[in-house]
Amino acid sequence: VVHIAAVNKDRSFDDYQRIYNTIAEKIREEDEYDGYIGYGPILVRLGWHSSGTYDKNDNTGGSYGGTMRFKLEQSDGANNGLGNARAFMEPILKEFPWISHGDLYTLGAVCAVQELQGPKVKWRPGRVDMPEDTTPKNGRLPDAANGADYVRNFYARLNMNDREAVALTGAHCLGRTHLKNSGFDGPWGAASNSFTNEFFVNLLNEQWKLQKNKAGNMQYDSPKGYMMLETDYALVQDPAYLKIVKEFANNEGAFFKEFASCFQKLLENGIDYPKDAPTYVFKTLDEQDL
Ligand code: HEM
Ligand SMILES: Nc1c(Br)cnc2ccccc12
Repeated sequence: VVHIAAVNKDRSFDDYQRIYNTIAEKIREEDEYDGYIGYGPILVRLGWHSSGTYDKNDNTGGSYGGTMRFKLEQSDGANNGLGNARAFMEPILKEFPWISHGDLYTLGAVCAVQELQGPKVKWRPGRVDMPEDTTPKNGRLPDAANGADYVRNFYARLNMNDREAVALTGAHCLGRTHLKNSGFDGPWGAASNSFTNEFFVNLLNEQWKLQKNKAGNMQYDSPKGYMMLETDYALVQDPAYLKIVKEFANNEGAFFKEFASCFQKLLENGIDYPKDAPTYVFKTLDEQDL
């Protein structure tokens, strides 16, 4: 499968910055969502799950076709709860009908990372909505009840190495698990809406106890009320991953640099960009004094 980015000469940086600002202002406005966590974390998850179906072996899946808009993909249990993120995006699609779903879902994730004080993430337009029959089969998104070998294998399919895998999982500094979505519970402590290296600091500094939660699923809980998935905890069980976790826990800049590059790579997996395709770095609302 080949997906060529469509270079739309009628649209400029300002058009996309306007969509970025509309999303960013809506995140700021609707701050009460999910116990005042806000929509930032779930918008990051929407962009990630739109892209996480990619398979480097046949170049299928990924963000290009915007197939997350179809009910087949939405019915994958791993996507439970993302309807709230799609509902958030509905009015944006009405106001800007010229943007593809793939571009909007990935732009929303980049906007959320940046507005939650994370690193600047480069973004390129050009994804083209594909028909329903191009939707990848369910089952490509990861399952949390696994260890390091599974995690390494899963990320290899997305063409991500150990450093990229650890950096991407660092997005679990944001938001929380919801029993009704995934069968995992918490963290009740610091379910945060700031993009930091806290996930790695918590992994190393908290006492973790593997226990069955009230849905009967295994998860790691800490005295402070934090939680980790088994796939999170795998990052300190595997020596190669542990080394990178320590680096990122002690150097937030190194984490930000790696996250910025592999998040862009994740959102662009499977797409061929012509050499005249533009690359955008959006300004935050703060940088525009908005
Ligand atoms: C092995 C890989 C991964 C697994 C098994 C996994 C699993 C999960 C699970 C079970 C949840 C809770 C969903 C809910 O109950 O609402 C979650 C939430 C989340 N995940 Fe992951 N995840 C993985 C990788 C990633 C990556 C690569 C990113 C982004 C770069 C990411 C970003 C998020 C965010 C932001 C949330 C919070 C969403 C919210 O607060 O509504 N995750 N993840
Ligand atoms: N905040 C989180 C922490 Br802290 C640890 N793991 C997670 C997994 C999914 C979503 C959020 C978290």
